[in-house]
Amino acid sequence: MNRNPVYLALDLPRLDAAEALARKVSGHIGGIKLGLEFFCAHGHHGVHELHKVGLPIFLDLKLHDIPNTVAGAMQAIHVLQPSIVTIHAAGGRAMMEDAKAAAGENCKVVAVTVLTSLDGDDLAAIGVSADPHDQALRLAELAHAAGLDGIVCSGHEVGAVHKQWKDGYFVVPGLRPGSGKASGDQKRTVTPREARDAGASVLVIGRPISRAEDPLAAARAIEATL
Ligand SMILES: O=c1ccn([C@@H]2O[C@H](COP(=O)(O)O)[C@@H](O)[C@H]2O)c(=O)[nH]1
Repeated sequence: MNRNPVYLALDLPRLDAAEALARKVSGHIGGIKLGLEFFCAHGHHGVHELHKVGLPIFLDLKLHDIPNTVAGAMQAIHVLQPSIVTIHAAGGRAMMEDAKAAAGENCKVVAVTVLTSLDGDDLAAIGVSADPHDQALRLAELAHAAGLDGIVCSGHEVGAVHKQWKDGYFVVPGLRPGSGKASGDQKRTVTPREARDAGASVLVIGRPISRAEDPLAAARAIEATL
């Protein structure tokens, strides 16, 4: 049976609450995603604690700096044994190549293309004339050429990227389980099922579970749609 593709984004300020939530839904998710909020607050200690839940750990650190600095950061997190780490494709090809070379053996390195919180107007405001779809495809091509395992993109682009990069590993956040669900700061959303059908390898889901009245029921309901 295929592993559950859902990684729960634990964007919570308290370590005990994050661990309790992960344990509660652990039977209905495939992994745990720890991002900037968690890592800045709890660092290596927090990651070691969450490993105790017994699920793969995805470190969504979105590294973006000069190649030497990013390679050093990758080496510094080997000890945490992450299954996936994110870097930014906009850091350029040399940065991506050096990050991949510095990653541990069992760690997938994936590049963020266009954040799911951005739309075409946001890209124009930072001087990018391409729309999110074309920009995501362009950065996916660069990440592929740099030897990365895959990319992060929205569910709107994953189908097109999958056609060009058949064996890529595709992480899709910005997921909202049904129409009428609050999208918050996310601008390019699809349902978990739509993302899966379009070729997503990993479905990143945070608030639809963590802020649900009943997180266990929410995780179960999402699992049932997949
Ligand atoms: O383009 C991106 C890249 C990463 N994320 C991260 O995914 C989760 C989404 O959380 P929700 O609560 O389900 O919106 C969050 O940790 C982001 O940092 C993303 O949303 N978009």
